Amino acid sequence: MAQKEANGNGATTRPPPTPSPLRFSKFFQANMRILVTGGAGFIGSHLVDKLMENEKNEVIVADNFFTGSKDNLKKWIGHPRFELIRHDVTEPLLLEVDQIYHLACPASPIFYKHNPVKTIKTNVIGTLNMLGLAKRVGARILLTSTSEVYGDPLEHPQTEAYWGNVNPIGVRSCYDEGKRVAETLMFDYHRQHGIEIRIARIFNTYGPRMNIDDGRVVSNFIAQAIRGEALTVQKPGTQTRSFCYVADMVNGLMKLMNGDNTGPINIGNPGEFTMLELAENVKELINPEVTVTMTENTPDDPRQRKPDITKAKEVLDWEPKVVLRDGLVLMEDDFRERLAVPKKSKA
Ligand SMILES: NC(=O)c1ccc[n+]([C@@H]2O[C@H](COP(=O)([O-])OP(=O)(O)OC[C@H]3O[C@@H](n4cnc5c(N)ncnc54)[C@H](O)[C@@H]3O)[C@@H](O)[C@H]2O)c1
Ligand SMILES: O=c1ccn([C@@H]2O[C@H](COP(=O)(O)OP(=O)(O)O[C@H]3OC[C@@H](O)[C@H](O)[C@H]3O)[C@@H](O)[C@H]2O)c(=O)[nH]1
Repeated sequence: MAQKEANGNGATTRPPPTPSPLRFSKFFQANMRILVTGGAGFIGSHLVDKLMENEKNEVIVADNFFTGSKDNLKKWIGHPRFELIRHDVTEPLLLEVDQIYHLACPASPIFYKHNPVKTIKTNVIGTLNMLGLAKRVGARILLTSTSEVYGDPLEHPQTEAYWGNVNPIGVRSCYDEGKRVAETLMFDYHRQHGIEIRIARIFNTYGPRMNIDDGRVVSNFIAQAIRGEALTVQKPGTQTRSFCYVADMVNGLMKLMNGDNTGPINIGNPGEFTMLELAENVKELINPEVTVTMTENTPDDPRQRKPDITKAKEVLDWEPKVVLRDGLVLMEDDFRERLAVPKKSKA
């Protein structure tokens, strides 16, 4: 009898497909073979670091390097338990694996708007290909969905029961609707084929290894402060976000994958800040001499965003540990090293 997964969506699931017979071979090394799509990216490379700490894990990264970099994985290339494949998930992938962390998708709005048709293909066809792989080999699959599925939320803070307020034809729809379709596909494969699914709704995440010029607010402000440039607050400046440090995020993703709840589950830090407050924090912590300048925003920018993480606390026994002011300092050290701009010695 298949272990019924707690998904709270009232769906009766068929038994999961039979996994590879190798899984139960008595001579089979007790290695968990884990595929991380998008593993050369910001969150993915930190996830790989954590997965590789367990000597029972073999990790395969599939990435097309659209926004990721081999540099993020340099310490693992050549390691006997690690493989890196240049692969675009919009093409099928045939691998024998036990778990799939499906992170492949550009996360920065600048990048996901750069080629919106490719972004929605990645979210729809890419997720279909990964679900097809999971079905073929009986793997458990986790999707990194996003708080953007709530759109410009009319409920605040956002719980997983909120269906969202999303523009279906806007410049962000390739990502917002793409991720919503990806979630739909995950649940349809779960109900129709018994696939073991996990869905994380990730809220704004920051930390070392973010692309310095990928246009996201935390990376922009820190790079600007270090370079002595004005902090570019996009109007109205009173819009809010809630920022989760990447190490907390990775811990949450692994708890979700290794637990028995399908999700969707919000993973984020409920600490909510306006962009002006964030700018003031960066100014105070990194460079009090910089100025703040107001710049134009882009269409459909959500006015508020804050996760209700009750479900993550109760179901995953997870909550974030790193507060923004501490996380910003850790990120500053990484950016200073990469920009080769040392801290000024205190006079
Ligand atoms: N960072 C955040 O604040 C945040 C918030 C919500 C959701 N997420 C989600 O988490 C995941 C990782 O985000 P991130 O911040 O690490 O972004 P990122 O852009 O740093 O990483 C994405 C990775 O996916 C790869 N990729 C993109 N398209 C691909 C394709 N078609 N085939 C193969 N690889 C492809 C990129 O090269 C990159 O390595 C994404 O799915 C993103 O939507 C991130
Ligand atoms: O330089 C900047 C950049 C951005 N902003 C503002 O900061 C806020 C956050 O913008 P970001 O581009 O960092 O990120 P967003 O909140 O739009 O998306 C982010 O969270 C949801 C995830 O799914 C996305 O992958 C992630 O990038 C927006 O209100 C934006 O207008 C600035 O004020 N200044």
